[in-house]
Amino acid sequence: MSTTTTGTALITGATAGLGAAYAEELAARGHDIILVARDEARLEKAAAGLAERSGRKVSTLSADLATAEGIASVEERLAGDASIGTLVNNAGMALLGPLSKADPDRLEGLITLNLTSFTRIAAAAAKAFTGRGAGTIVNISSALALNILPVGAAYSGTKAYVLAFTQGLAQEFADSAVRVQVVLPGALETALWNGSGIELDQLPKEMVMSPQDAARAGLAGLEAGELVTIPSLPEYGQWEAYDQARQAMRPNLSLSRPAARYSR
Ligand SMILES: NC(=O)C1=CN([C@@H]2O[C@H](COP(=O)(O)OP(=O)(O)OC[C@H]3O[C@@H](n4cnc5c(N)ncnc54)[C@H](OP(=O)(O)O)[C@@H]3O)[C@@H](O)[C@H]2O)C=CC1
Ligand SMILES: CC(=O)[C@H](N)C(=O)O
Repeated sequence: MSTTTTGTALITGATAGLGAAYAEELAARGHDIILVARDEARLEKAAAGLAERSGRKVSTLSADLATAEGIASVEERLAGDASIGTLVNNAGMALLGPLSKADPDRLEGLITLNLTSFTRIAAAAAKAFTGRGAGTIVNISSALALNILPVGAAYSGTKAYVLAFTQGLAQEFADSAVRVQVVLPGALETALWNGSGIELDQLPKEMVMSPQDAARAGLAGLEAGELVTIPSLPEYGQWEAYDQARQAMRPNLSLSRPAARYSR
């Protein structure tokens, strides 16, 4: 199976961290690239460097995905640029710490970027790729979708949404040439931690992966046909057992009577 469908890959949050690593890897695999981020000077520098290293066409789209205007500009690009065959829906932020101490405006910012922007951009790609008959959507979740911690209620909630969202989307596209994948990296060596509430150097080194290794693992999982890729998990069967346990509950999750333990 090829890594993705052919064509241009649009990557959000693409000038640093995991998004930049995906841009590098996809360009090396022969894709033209559209880098999306806010800082125009950094975008231009990243595009020039990537174009020179890869020989691919690399263009930029400056957009703040925490704003309606920024989200709309990416939606319009996905709808209007028929060369785009891959979306890496990556931009996101972290906010860690007790919810009782969280700044409500920062919480709303987390929800806007990790949920509203994420969902609208995925929906725009789903519509465009359905119209074009093919495409690949890679959604970036986090290991914290599964590893739920006292300091991460809201962040884990957003990333669990990305996981459930992609599992639903996979069913929607089961009989089509549109592919979806969700990637759950553990801690990565990126700037996302700055100001998140936890500093990267507080974590043991053996817990932290480079964004380059995570992007390569994500693409290897895509090539292997995985819907859910967990870059650091040695035994994939553990994920499968977890998901099978969820599915085994399905016949009893909606019945006309309460379970016996709730009946007097
Ligand atoms: N780092 C980690 O430990 C882990 C990260 N993840 C997930 O991976 C994804 C990428 O994370 P990571 O690479 O660490 O993040 P980074 O903070 O390193 O990503 C920064 C990139 O995102 C862009 N960006 C940030 N905010 C916005 C915005 N509002 N609109 C558009 N672009 C934006 C930045 O450019 P600019 O500032 O110019 O906009 C830059 O290109 C996220 O979804 C994150 O939740 C998952 C598991 C672990
Ligand atoms: C903020 C984090 O804890 C980390 N980025 C992750 O998603 O695992």
